[in-house]
Amino acid sequence: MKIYNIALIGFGGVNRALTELIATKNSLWERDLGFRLNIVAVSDLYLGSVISPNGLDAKTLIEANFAKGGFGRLSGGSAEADNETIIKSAPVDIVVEATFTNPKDGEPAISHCRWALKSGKHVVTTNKGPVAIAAQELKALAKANNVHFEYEGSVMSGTPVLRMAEKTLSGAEIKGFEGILNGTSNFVLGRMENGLDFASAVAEAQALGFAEADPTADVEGLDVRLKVVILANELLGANLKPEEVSCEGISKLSPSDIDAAAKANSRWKLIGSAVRNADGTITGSVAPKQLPLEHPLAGVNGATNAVSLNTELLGSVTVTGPGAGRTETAYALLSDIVAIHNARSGSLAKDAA
Ligand SMILES: NC(=O)c1ccc[n+]([C@@H]2O[C@H](COP(=O)([O-])OP(=O)(O)OC[C@H]3O[C@@H](n4cnc5c(N)ncnc54)[C@H](O)[C@@H]3O)[C@@H](O)[C@H]2O)c1
Ligand SMILES: N[C@@H](CCO)C(=O)O
Repeated sequence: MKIYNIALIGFGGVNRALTELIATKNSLWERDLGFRLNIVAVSDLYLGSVISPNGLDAKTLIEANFAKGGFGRLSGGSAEADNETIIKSAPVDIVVEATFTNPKDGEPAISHCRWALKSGKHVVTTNKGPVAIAAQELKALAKANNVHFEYEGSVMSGTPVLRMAEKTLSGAEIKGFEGILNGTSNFVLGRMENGLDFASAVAEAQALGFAEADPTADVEGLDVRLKVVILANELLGANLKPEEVSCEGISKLSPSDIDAAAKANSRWKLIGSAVRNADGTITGSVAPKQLPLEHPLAGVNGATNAVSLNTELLGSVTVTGPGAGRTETAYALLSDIVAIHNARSGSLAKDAA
């Protein structure tokens, strides 16, 4: 049985949810997946950092109500978040990057990934910045250091779309996609349809753990723009940068726009899409669209996301599932670790034989 030592970078909603899963499910994973996870280091801007080579107790990490700089009180702890030392020096196999997504330049998360990969550590991340802005560089670094860079949770949280398309749609010729790719804005639009004001709906999404640290990224379309770039680059072989994707969010939609759509048997949805043009170029966009109720994406509600992949050989293939949420996103990290474990242990190769 394998034990993976891991470092958590960022100890917010997602990495706490992963810690809770570790506290409750390690024995199940040992039986069903063939590995256990052992948290050896944690670093968080607010709490500080801590390294314990034998492992930290996951239950204690969750239950202790640490104040600002609280990791400083632990053995091996410091009140400062020394990410660089933790990532480069902690004796871990996998660095779990779940700090905030910076839609402008992807930092400091890109540096976190770079340090880990250069140190010969696998990276699993739910952070969209490094994937949308620096995937090529980080994949090359992973390859050069014989480790994995995995990021299923960067699009649609734990709902499989990137790996599903890579593993099961090879040769189907994906020509484009359109989807609802932000849980917060979809949740907000739904709450506004029920009469709630915009600010209260955003506050609810924050409380439920769907929203970004700065929810402007959700409601102004910046988060979807990163996801459009990731999907276009991964599934269509594009080389898009975020600034090349046109972007409009939902913040200008007023209650009367929402009412008018309902009276016209339609609904506003924030749609992210990309298409391969006749000349081979790829165009991406993010914009609110008024969809008739019978449109397949019109019935996707709350923090649920959906993406319809337009393929040459299969027609339209739609994937629907949670697009945000702490545990749902922690599951994406687990699925990345399972992918690493299977690749390293050769179990996929055995399954295929
Ligand atoms: N919550 C979701 O539903 C969801 C879904 C998919 C992807 N994501 C992504 O996962 C990541 C984590 O999301 P979350 O909901 O846990 O966010 P969060 O805001 O709850 O937690 C982020 C944590 O990172 C810490 N942090 C910020 N900058 C840091 C730095 N430089 N060094 C160390 N720690 C730092 C913060 O103190 C905070 O505790 C984000 O990038 C987010 O975009 C979240
Ligand atoms: N804030 C994002 C999290 C998932 O990336 C959302 O609401 O969809």
